Amino acid sequence: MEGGGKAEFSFANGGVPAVVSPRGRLPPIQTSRSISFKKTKDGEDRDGNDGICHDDSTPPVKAQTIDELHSLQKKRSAPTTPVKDGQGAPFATISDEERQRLQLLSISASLASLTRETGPKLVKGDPARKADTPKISAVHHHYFTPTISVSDSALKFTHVLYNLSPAELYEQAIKYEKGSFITSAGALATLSGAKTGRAPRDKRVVFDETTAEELWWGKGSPNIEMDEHTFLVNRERAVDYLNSLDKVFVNDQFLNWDPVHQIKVRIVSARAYHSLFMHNMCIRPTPEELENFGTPDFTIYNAGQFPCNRYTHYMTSSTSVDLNLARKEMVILGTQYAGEMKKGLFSLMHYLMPKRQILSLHSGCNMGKDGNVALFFGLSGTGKTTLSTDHNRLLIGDDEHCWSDNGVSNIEGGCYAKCIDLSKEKEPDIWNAIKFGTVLENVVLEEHTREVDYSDKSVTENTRAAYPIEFIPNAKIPCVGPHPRNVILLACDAFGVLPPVSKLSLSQTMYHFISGYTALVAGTEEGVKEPQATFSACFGAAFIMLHPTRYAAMLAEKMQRYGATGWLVNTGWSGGRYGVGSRIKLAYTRKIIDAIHSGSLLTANYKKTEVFGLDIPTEIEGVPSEILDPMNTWQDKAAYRETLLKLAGLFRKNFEILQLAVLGEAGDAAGAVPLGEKPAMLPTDFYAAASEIEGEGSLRTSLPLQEEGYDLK
Ligand SMILES: Nc1ncnc2c1ncn2[C@@H]1O[C@H](COP(=O)(O)OP(=O)(O)O)[C@@H](O)[C@H]1O
Ligand SMILES: C=C(OP(=O)(O)O)C(=O)O
Ligand SMILES: [Ca+2]
Ligand SMILES: [Mn+2]
Repeated sequence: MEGGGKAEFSFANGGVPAVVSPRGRLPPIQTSRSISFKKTKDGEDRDGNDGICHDDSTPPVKAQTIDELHSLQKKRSAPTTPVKDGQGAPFATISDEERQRLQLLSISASLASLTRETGPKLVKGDPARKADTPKISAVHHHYFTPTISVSDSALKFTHVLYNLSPAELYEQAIKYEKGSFITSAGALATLSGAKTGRAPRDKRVVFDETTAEELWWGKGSPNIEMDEHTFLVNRERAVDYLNSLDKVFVNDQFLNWDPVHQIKVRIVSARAYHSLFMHNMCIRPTPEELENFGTPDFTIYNAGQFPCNRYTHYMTSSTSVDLNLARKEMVILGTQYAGEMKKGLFSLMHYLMPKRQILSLHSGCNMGKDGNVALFFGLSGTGKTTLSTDHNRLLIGDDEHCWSDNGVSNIEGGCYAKCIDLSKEKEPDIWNAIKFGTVLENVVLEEHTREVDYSDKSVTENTRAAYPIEFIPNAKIPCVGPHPRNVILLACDAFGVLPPVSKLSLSQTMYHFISGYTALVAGTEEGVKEPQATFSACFGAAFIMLHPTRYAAMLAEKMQRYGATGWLVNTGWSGGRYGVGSRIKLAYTRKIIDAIHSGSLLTANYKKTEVFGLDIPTEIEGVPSEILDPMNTWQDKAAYRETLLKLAGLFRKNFEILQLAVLGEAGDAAGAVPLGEKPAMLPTDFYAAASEIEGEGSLRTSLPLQEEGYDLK
């Protein structure tokens, strides 16, 4: 393939194509002198030289040897912010060397085996660089005075690549990780390996005295239990794997833009891909903040290249993602999909924040220039990222937020956009964010030009771009805002029966929030025609830690207190179900969202739909009125009503299951009384909103209480 179809040039002459004579024959060979210099008429070179060939007239390079030349290439920049001295700064008023030593000591403690006597010997820098190989003072963290048995790992050094820059991580990826390429736009294309999505069934949470009381367990809960001992077995496996490597990547970063409730996280991983992904997705510390980082609040050990041992208790596959709240640690084995880290931390926040009376939200968030904030809830693929990235508004975040008494704050420092069928015309801001620094997962690129084909699903349909939020031109930095005015629930209804937009009462909002409905088409495989309904409580059942009513009650209370309006927006099908109708045009959905933001939809004329009892507007600027009532768009009205009743039946069925869990009739009373409190109270008419919905309760959901995810078998 290489060079195929291209004009042939000879590059023998230092990169300048040799000139080919008009008849296609090479011109006669000339001396370098006659090529380099045009002679003046008196026989001398133009620059007055005497005929000795000089390469150029610039002064010579300031190095005596090649090594010296290379050493000149890199300089060490001074920190841009002075290191604070005095109160609270643990590393203040100490030397650079001492600070480095303490940093390595902290990392060594993080990486310490729990069964052996020492932590690993660590040294900073790339093992490939001779200059980075230690002579004497590497950090060796001693837990006990070493006795007779010292393991082999105590004899070797592990190099730590600490908070590398994107450029350095590019180099590491390209040198050492197969499948890494720089795309024509400058992004780093990479492969996540066998897993191209999250594996919710392999996610486990340590069950202990505290979590037994506090968390939601049992039917419908995403929290699959494991015991402390098994966690330690997996932790040891991950740590041993990481310590067996020549080098590990360590990221020290933050979660949550609310400074009062910021969490310090450390991510230890074996791939530059993982390090760059988290660099983009978490909040990046300033050099000063990094100097003062201290001990992390939470640590991820990502040994994703290495499988878990299937003989280990509780392990049902080679993949295990384990969360230990008491130890403040997460271990990843057997999956390299980077989204596990992002969403693992989100689970942590779904535990920590409600304890502080802060609501954690699986939602996008943006703000108008006048300060009106909107939240966009929805399961994967429903439009949180696409619709929160709006050229006319400030982006606060695309996926994970907190709502406290002070307003909203983004948990993350980056966005994670779906790329399948991405187009510059429809989503210009996301398109333009894919540039140097962005991680592009599992896309297909043209071999020679390195141009990405966003329509290609050869690796997976779940192709992704992870970029820092400031790559979106109108990002709101810091990513915080006032209390939301609108709460938009997104559903991609592949049945094609939900209206493009409905205004919700508070109890309807709670009902749909707790239901967390979406229906997507299973994929592009042949023969899959039936849309699959998914119900995921709080639009994020895979990430919630407490019972859904706990989050729903907080949302109801906040919406009521701050006067927010709820909306249900169908970003899915219109004019018939999947296969008959088509997906609602993004341009129309954007017009609908504009009307919500501007307040014009609040005062529109409404009519009530049958079965779901939704209030739908009769007119919206820029949207054809006939599509606002889905019944109009179906040719076959009987099929419409049948499908509508079927969907309502799925809702009822799902709600019955949830209600059992709430009331404790499923033998799971503990889950309904989270954090030692009375069952969270919902608005009294909440159940009324549920019972108003007609439907064929006997119909089964194709995926009952499904968690969000891609690797569902
Ligand atoms: N009417 C629509 N509204 C929102 N998204 C749409 C619409 N039609 C097509 N899409 C596509 O659906 C996908 C929505 O995905 P995304 O915004 O990443 O979802 P989420 O962030 O909720 O996981 C995008 O690829 C977008 O281009
Ligand atoms: C990162 C994810 O979120 P979303 O699909 O909602 O963007 C995910 O579900 O893995
Ligand atoms: Ca998601
Ligand atoms: Mn998203």
